[in-house]
Amino acid sequence: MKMVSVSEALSLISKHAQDLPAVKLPLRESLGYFLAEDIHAPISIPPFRQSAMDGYAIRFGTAESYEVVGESKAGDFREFGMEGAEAVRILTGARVPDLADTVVVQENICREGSKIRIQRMPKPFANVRPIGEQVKQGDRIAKKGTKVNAHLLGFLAGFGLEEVLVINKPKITVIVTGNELQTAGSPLRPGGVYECNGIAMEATLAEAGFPVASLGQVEDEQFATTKAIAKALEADVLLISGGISTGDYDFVKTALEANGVAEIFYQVNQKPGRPLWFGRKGKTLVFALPGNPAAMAVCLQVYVMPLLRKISAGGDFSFDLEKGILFGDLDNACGKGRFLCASEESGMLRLLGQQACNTLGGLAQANALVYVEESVSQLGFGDKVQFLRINRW
Ligand SMILES: Nc1nc2c(c(=O)[nH]1)N[C@H]1C(S)=C(S)[C@@H](COP(=O)(O)OP(=O)(O)OC[C@H]3O[C@@H](n4cnc5c(N)ncnc54)[C@H](O)[C@@H]3O)O[C@H]1N2
Ligand code: MOO
Repeated sequence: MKMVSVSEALSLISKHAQDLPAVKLPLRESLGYFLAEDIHAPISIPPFRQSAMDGYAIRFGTAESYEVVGESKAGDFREFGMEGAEAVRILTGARVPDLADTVVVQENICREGSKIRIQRMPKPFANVRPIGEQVKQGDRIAKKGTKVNAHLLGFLAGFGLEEVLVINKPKITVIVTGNELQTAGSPLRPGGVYECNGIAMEATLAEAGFPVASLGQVEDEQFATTKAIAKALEADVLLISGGISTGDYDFVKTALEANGVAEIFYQVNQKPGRPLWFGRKGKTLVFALPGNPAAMAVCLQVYVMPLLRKISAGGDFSFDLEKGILFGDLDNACGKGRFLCASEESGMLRLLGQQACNTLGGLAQANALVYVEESVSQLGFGDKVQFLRINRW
């Protein structure tokens, strides 16, 4: 299969980005999920006529002096006759007795024993929130496709909702490959490197609200790689790091083939991240990401994150490019799609000095990736550029 361009790769991925099924979740577990249906108010808010202030509930226009015959505080439910010039002491949030229509704030009365005298008469119905003032029963209170944020979650809780129907999140498995990989805690042996791709992937996904279900490590060995992939294929999305180039010990491609994962594309005309592989077996979408840490991270941002957002949110597959102005210049004689670490401020993009593909150092400092299309060979100071925001959380 021939090498694809960045836009061909995105378009092929988008064709396989089908929404995950809807699932009912306890409201408190729904943070970060997307609603799979509109939600209608099961009750009105407020659900009863409610006092907005501390004061006295009266029947408007009855008198200027009232006899206080009782009290209604938040949570109380008691009716009062409210005959003639009778008032009820009332507190903020309390139910206004059925026969009262107005609440006089306590600052505007003079109380002597059980009597009050109104010094400044409010307007009729003042300080009484009618039933359904904010939301009427049956109103749409949240739209399908909305992301559940903390405030929406709290708003829905105010209606007594216990469960919501949301689009499920993918089960994600990560496998990192390489004999050289070492875990922190022991001195580096000659030829070894500390594992960072799996850790960075897990953190990037967690930041975006996608927990990794399993993170495993495998040696550069055909049988072990095939076995690890076979086990991981029950995930919705499998991410593999390393071993996808053409070296003698790069076994990922053959192990994917041995497992019957159909290749959708291999190799993208881009830098970094050329040896990216994408395929599918049944419901499982597989990305074999290049092992160089910056190549892995760029491919994750550019291809994997849009896919995850689409399948767990409904809506469209989107590559969220923004437009800015280049503060500097760059040469792209190689004719590849380029992703360059940059610092963006007020729409101005400065390319960072650190662009090496074998370290995450550049990405750690950047807040943007400038995207230069294959056909663009040179850009100068003040030219328009496209960029992708990163590290935004
Ligand atoms: N003859 C060719 N050689 C290479 C090509 C090519 O087209 N022809 N492509 C180069 C490009 S571009 C990249 S990117 C790499 C990708 O190779 P692999 O995906 O097979 O990755 P590895 O060889 O396993 O590792 C590359 C590099 O990254 C380090 N690495 C890998 N995994 C991790 C990890 N989890 N944590 C930290 N560091 C990791 C690994 O030690 C290597 O240094 O191939 C080029 N070669
Ligand atoms: O993708 Mo590679 O990172 O260009 O070395």
